[in-house]
Amino acid sequence: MDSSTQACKVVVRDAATGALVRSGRAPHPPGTEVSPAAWERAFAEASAMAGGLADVAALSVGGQQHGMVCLDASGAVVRDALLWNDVRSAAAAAELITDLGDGDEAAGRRAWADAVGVVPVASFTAAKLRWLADAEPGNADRTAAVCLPHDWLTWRLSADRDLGTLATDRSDASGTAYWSARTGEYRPDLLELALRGRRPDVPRVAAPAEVVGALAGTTAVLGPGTGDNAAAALALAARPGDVVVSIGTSGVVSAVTATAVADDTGIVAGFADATGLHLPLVCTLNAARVLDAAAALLGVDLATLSDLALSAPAGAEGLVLVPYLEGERTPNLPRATGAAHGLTLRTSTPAHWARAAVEGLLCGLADGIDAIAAQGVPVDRVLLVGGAAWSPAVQQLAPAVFGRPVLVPAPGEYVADGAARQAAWVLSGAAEPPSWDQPGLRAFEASPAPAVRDRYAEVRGRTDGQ
Ligand SMILES: Nc1ncnc2c1ncn2[C@@H]1O[C@H](COP(=O)(O)OP(=O)(O)O)[C@@H](O)[C@H]1O
Ligand SMILES: O=C(CO)[C@@H](O)[C@H](O)COP(=O)(O)O
Repeated sequence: MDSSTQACKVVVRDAATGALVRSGRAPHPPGTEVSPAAWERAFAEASAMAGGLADVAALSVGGQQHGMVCLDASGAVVRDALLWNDVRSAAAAAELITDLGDGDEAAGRRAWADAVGVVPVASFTAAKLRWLADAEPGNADRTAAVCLPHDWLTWRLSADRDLGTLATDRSDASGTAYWSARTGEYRPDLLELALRGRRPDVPRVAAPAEVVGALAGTTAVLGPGTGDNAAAALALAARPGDVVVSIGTSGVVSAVTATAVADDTGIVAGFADATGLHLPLVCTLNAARVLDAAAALLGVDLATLSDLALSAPAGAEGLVLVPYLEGERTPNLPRATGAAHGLTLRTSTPAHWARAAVEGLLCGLADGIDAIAAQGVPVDRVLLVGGAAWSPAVQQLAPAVFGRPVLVPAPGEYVADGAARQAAWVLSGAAEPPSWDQPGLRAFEASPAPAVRDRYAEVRGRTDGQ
């Protein structure tokens, strides 16, 4: 299962071969604050669409990372979950940095990067907990355990609902900012710092292919699950040298590495992967929905938006869209709004606007690839996944903006596929994930267009972003 921001997707795959047997999907409610019960309802609907789970022997949950699900002592949800893209915790994140640096921001950044491989931003659970402690102290007092969306779903699907059975995996634990991918240990002091002295229970961090329970009412085993980006890497069997660019609700650039990253600028987050390795990652808040918004603005569907973008000249003759439509996480400008620059009579056309939307989205991701490379991570292959990777304009313009060829796997649900591969791994009890056929890769190449990135950088620099 992939319980991601906009939808729940279920795939049933043959454990030995990986062949797709059935699939289903159901939407999630909009917004950045969601009742976790909605994820369960969407899972029930998606599973029913996939023909039910009666013949399923193992299940794993891939899910949107970060966020905050607070449970009281009886296991009931204390308040609606805050999602990774909810930015009300931005000031709390900034406070946590200076708190750990004894008032010195630079020292705080270094201390967080050294401690847990990440520097707090609004998305991370630690920042959301600090917000909760200050804005809703009663809810913070009632919180007996805190977990993430995928942990909660695995627990709810399990036969054993004791709070002590809550389990997570390295990948999602590394997105809390109170667990270190480098040491494999929680930092209870940082959890306590976030919650101003409170210390709720946190899920046990399971090994990559550990059985964490049984699916309620069945003999099927539950895998530990994983964060959606780690699941996609597992589905693609990403290896060192591969960089996966995902254009879903979030825009993500990530890579599997043997060693942990500790970037005190906070641009590259030092997350863990789903196999025992690491997953340095850059995440933007504005990705596929930039295209959704551009299509809505122009009154066209996504296919027409793509045609329009491809019909305009490279660089949209100077029209640039800095697409911070929901604030931004990378760069860390949570209160930013979008900006357009270069509107003239000539560029005031739907085609220019469509082109600027696609190029603006891709320029932010190109910055992410550069940031990953600057950490010493090799970039041999770039693989493009996520809903907007199905857009012909994205496929054709990405190699020009990124300045390197791009490989696009056949359209599919790679997060759910990664969760399925983990489930098959758990079931097998083997040391390695099963060898499944890999999706066919379509290569896209184009002449690099550095002028597009230069112009974007110039315009981005002119907007203060707030
Ligand atoms: N052909 C397409 N062109 C552009 N965007 C698309 C296309 N198909 C789907 N999308 C967009 O992809 C997004 C969903 O991608 P997905 O990776 O499933 O997101 P998430 O996992 O965050 O829920 C939606 O915003 C949707 O509009
Ligand atoms: O916050 C991050 C990664 O750090 C996001 O990638 C979320 O994990 C949401 O993913 P999608 O719904 O866009 O797949």
